[in-house]
Amino acid sequence: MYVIHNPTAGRRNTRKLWAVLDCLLAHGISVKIMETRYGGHASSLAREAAEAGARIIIAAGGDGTIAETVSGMIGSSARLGIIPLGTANVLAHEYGIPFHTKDLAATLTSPHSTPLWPGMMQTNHQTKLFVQMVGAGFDAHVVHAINLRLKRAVGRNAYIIQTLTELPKYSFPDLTVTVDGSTYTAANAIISKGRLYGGPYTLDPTARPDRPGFSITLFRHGGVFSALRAGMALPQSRMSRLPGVISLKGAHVTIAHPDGVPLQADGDAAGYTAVTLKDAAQPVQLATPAKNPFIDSRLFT
Ligand SMILES: Nc1ncnc2c1ncn2[C@@H]1O[C@H](COP(=O)(O)OP(=O)(O)OP(=O)(O)O)[C@@H](O)[C@H]1O
Repeated sequence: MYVIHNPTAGRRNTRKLWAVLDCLLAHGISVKIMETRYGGHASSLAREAAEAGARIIIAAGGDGTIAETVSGMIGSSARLGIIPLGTANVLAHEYGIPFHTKDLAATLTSPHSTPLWPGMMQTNHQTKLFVQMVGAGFDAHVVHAINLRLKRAVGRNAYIIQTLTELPKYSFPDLTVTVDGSTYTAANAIISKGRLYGGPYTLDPTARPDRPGFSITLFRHGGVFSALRAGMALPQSRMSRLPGVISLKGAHVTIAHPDGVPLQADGDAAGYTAVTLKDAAQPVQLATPAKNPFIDSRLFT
């Protein structure tokens, strides 16, 4: 079992990592740990592990580490496992990955898996795989501006503090969004693989991260009031039901603005528009618990 660990993820707390690894070692499972040394390193480590014939490659970190790991192993026969050590851990919530040590270790060794079908984003400067979502507009502006020391100190609450700091400064430019050839205008766009956003909060209950295609949420109204209203609706999973919010499905999305508006992918800064989004060529298989709320959900029957 290969474990790719991002030591900078979340609050840099390695207690959970060692507890899970101890559990695996106690069951006679051999583990090779590889630490990332810079952003993007997880991709080359995952590629090396896949080429060495790894059957399971574990991403120990947050959603950014998972995306980089998937990017390096996609197309190989290795399965993906997750040890959620990030700040928001949206993908772990999405797939019902347990956070409790013993259940998590059992999931990593279980024979069950669920497909995870990533998306690809392309800007003028990079092509990048994402596992959960890409945001364009104010949410990405907050991610670009986030104070990393604050994030380490107070976790997800840093996003609330940074949102309130940035709100008066942001001008909410109109983005031009095309979804499978139809054009829309929006102040903020979230192109999502999964149902969840910002942690365990539902954005679109009908999204299917195990299949190709995107769930697209467009916020037509900008401004301080609309942004605050969306922020307050998020913990109640009501964001997509707000006035001026539209939900679409699509396979090919472009987002543009003449001046370049911030982008975020899986909660990390990811450059500026223009961007084109499409499906990755194939899925990876993610180790999931036997009783998986994702596949057992009434929403997916
Ligand atoms: N050694 C390193 N030094 C600096 N940055 C790193 C290092 N290793 C990985 N990274 C970068 O850290 C970024 C953030 O990691 P990750 O998303 O896993 O954690 P997080 O932001 O705390 O969690 P979440 O996305 O769940 O909120 C990744 O995009 C990755 O490129």
